[in-house]
Amino acid sequence: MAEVTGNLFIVSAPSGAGKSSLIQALLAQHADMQVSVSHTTRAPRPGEQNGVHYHFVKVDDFKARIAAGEFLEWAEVFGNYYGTSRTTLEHTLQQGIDVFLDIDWQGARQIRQQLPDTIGIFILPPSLSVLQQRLQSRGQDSADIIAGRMSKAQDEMSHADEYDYLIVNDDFQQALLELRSIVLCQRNRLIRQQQRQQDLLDQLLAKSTD
Ligand SMILES: Nc1nc2c(ncn2[C@@H]2O[C@H](COP(=O)(O)OP(=O)(O)O)[C@@H](O)[C@H]2O)c(=O)[nH]1
Ligand SMILES: Nc1ncnc2c1ncn2[C@@H]1O[C@H](COP(=O)(O)OP(=O)(O)O)[C@@H](O)[C@H]1O
Repeated sequence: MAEVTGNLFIVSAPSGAGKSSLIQALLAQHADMQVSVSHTTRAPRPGEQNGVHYHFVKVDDFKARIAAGEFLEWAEVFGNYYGTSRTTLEHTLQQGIDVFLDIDWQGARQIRQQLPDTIGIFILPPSLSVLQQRLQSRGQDSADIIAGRMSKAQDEMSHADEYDYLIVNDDFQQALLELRSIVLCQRNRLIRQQQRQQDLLDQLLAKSTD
């Protein structure tokens, strides 16, 4: 049987809609999937660990990595830089591991241009007031930072139609079920597609050596 590469899933949402919680809950059920750890110039929140939640770097370091072509995509979000390491991602996908990118719409566009088979999932909050409550109850950002994120929420949501799937994260377990269904269906479909292509290639090669 042919080796298959991992599938790439992009998950975007306005800050506080629940994308990180949903991805972590899904990964807790599927040890064979991973989330890509981005580089960022944002300061760590209490409890965030370098190399686990993000690779926290200084602005000069981030800019040097851009110049070196290290990022498959990068963007400025809420006044900080965020980027996805090209080699780490490629290496993980080559091992057949499915990977989630928790990135914004700007990064999603850059990835789609380079890897058109990527599956895009957009998470919506049930309302803006619920979004604000979630940012407040997360208890990790100051009032100023929450206001900044709320002011960008509608802009992020205006790009929801660029994604393949939309999930409204109202009831968490329901949203998790929807995310899991999408991911497992896409995974099976792409595995079958890759296997068909490889089988076809094997047949052609066998004929050419007859
Ligand atoms: N383009 C891009 N966006 C990223 C990356 N990593 C995180 N982001 C996005 O940056 C935004 C802010 O992330 P973060 O500071 O962790 O705040 P949170 O979304 O409120 O938890 C979110 O929309 C993330 O999806 C990345 O590597 N590239
Ligand atoms: N369906 C939900 N109902 C209630 N609270 C939720 C739900 N989904 C996420 N949360 C909470 O909302 C806050 C923001 O979620 P988080 O995953 O950090 O969002 P994001 O990664 O999109 O910024 C967290 O405190 C999380 O526990």
